[in-house]
Amino acid sequence: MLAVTARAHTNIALIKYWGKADSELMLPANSSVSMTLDQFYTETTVTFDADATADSFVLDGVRQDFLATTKITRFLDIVRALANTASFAHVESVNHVPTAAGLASSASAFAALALAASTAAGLNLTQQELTRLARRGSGSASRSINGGFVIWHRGHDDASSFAEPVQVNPNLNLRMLAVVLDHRQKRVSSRQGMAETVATSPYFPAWADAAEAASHAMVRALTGSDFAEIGAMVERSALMMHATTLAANPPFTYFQPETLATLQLVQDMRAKGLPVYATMDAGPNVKVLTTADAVLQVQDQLAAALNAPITVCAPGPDAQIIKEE
Ligand SMILES: O=C(O)C[C@@](O)(CF)CCOP(=O)(O)OP(=O)(O)O
Repeated sequence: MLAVTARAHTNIALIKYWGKADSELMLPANSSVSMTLDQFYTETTVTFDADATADSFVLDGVRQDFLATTKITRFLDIVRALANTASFAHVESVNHVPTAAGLASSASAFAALALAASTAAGLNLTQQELTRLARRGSGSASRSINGGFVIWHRGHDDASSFAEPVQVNPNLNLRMLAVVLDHRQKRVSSRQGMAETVATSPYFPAWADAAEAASHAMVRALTGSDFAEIGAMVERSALMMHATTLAANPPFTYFQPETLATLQLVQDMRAKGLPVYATMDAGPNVKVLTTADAVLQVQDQLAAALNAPITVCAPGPDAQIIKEE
């Protein structure tokens, strides 16, 4: 039995994915652009076993229950169909992603699973095919197959909704700081939050149109040298995404008091001349975009003001196979 281990890094969206056009195929309502992070990743080992009578799933050393394993089985069913095999598999995954920072490990987890499972099943998928497979596990996982900066195309069907790396001016030297807050907020999952927004928020159609245009503007901006233009688009995309939830019915928000306090802190730091912009996902935590030249000063000021450990992330690598045995 071939055991294949893959490592994939998580990513933070610069232009957010928020809302599905098709929840079966996980097709997004808009394109999105992200930065893969070098500090946080998932390692997943998949072993197909002809003698196994069901899939098994161990996460961070703990055997997972039926519900969690079913999510993996649904994903492995896609791989089995592609590989024309009926064998069940043993899946072992370790997340090196602090959930307290509001970093969704589902992106790195399904990207690592897509690469490990397809390889263990004897498939030799292209990068683009891997992004489409990862997308079936979690939309943002499509963006963790490639390192660096990535666009996930909205597309209109399974074949056209793939992710690919985008060219970035190397002199931009972007860095993303993750604020690892101690307490963990009960978070409405991205999947649930975006479903409610799509179904009930009158702001959603405007969001989808604006985010589609912003994704293409971001790809152009990343080839340039205007950090302020990039940062302003990043902060605006996050705030526009969160604005849609305030108009959902019933309204909801991921913001907590410390979210707004941190957002204000970042804007105050910017007003004093630091190159810093904020972004938020489906949780209360704030991530901060800056440049390599300013990162140590920004990290010190954020850590002092927030009294929280800050992780500095540079652009991360492609997902890769790290062991086959
Ligand atoms: O990452 C972004 O673009 C923005 C978000 O993180 C939210 F802020 C969405 C991530 O959604 P995901 O977890 O991929 O949902 P799934 O497709 O239902 O699994």
